[in-house]
Amino acid sequence: MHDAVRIGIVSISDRASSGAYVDQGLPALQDWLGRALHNPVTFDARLIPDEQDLISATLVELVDAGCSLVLTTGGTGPALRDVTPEATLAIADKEMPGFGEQMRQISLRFVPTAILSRQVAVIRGQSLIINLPGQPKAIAQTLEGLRDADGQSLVPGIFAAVPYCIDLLGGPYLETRSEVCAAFRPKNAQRPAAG
Ligand SMILES: Nc1ncnc2c1ncn2[C@@H]1O[C@H](COP(=O)(O)OP(=O)(O)OP(=O)(O)O)[C@@H](O)[C@H]1O
Ligand SMILES: Nc1nc2c(c(=O)[nH]1)N[C@H]1C(S)=C(S)[C@@H](COP(=O)(O)O)O[C@H]1N2
Repeated sequence: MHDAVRIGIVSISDRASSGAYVDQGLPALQDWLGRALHNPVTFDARLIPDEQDLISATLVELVDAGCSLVLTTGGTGPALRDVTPEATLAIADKEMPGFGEQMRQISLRFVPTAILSRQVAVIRGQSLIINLPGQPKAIAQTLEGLRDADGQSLVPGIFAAVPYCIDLLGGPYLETRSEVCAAFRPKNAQRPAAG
C-alpha cells in the first residue's frame, strides 16, 4: 500500500487565466505526476494571473490545506509581470536553492534562454513549494531531466530529490516509477519494497 498524498498544482499565466489561450500547464503537471508516482494523489489545482499577492495567498492556502508538495508553472522570467519567485519567497520559511540551480542546468541543455528563468524552491511549514518554467514542455524536462538515446540519465531531473525532501519534512512516503523518474534516498531512509 502506498501513502496518499495531496499535491497543489498552480498555473500562473495572465493569458491562460483570462481565456486568451487554453491552459496547458495544469494538464502537463497532472499528467507527469500521475505517470511518475505510485501513490494515490489528490490534486488541488489553481489557474491564476501573474499577481504577486494572489500567488502568495494561493500558495499559503494550498499549504494550509495539507499539500505536501506544491508545484507552480509560469511567471519566472524577467518580464515586468513575472513575479512568481518574489511571491514564493515572500511566504517561505527556508529557501532550497539547489532546485533552481539544477533546473537551469537541465534547461540549458534545451534552450540558451534558460538563464532567464529565476525559479526558486522553498519550504513553508511541512510543504515543499517549487517553481517550474511556464513553457508546458519545460515541465516534464525539468522534473524528469535529460536522457541519451539509450535511456541513460545525462542530467538528473529535480523530482529525483523530492521524495526524500518530503520524508525529511515528515510527509508521506512518495514512490516513483523508475522508468519516469528514479527517486534517490540514502539507504537508511529506504522502506522495504512492498509485497
Ligand atoms: N499556462 C500556459 N498554457 C499554455 N502555454 C503557456 C502557459 N504559460 C506559458 N505558456 C507559454 O510559455 C511561454 C512563456 O511563459 P511565460 O510564463 O513567460 O508567459 P508570459 O509570456 O509571461 O505570458 P502569460 O503569463 O500570459 O502566459 C508563453 O509565452 C506561452 O507561449
Ligand atoms: N526546459 C525549458 N526551460 C526553459 C524554457 C524552455 O523552453 N524549456 N524557456 C526559458 C525561457 S525563454 C524563459 S523566459 C524562462 C522563464 O519562463 P516563465 O516566465 O515561463 O516561467 O524559462 C526558461 N526555461
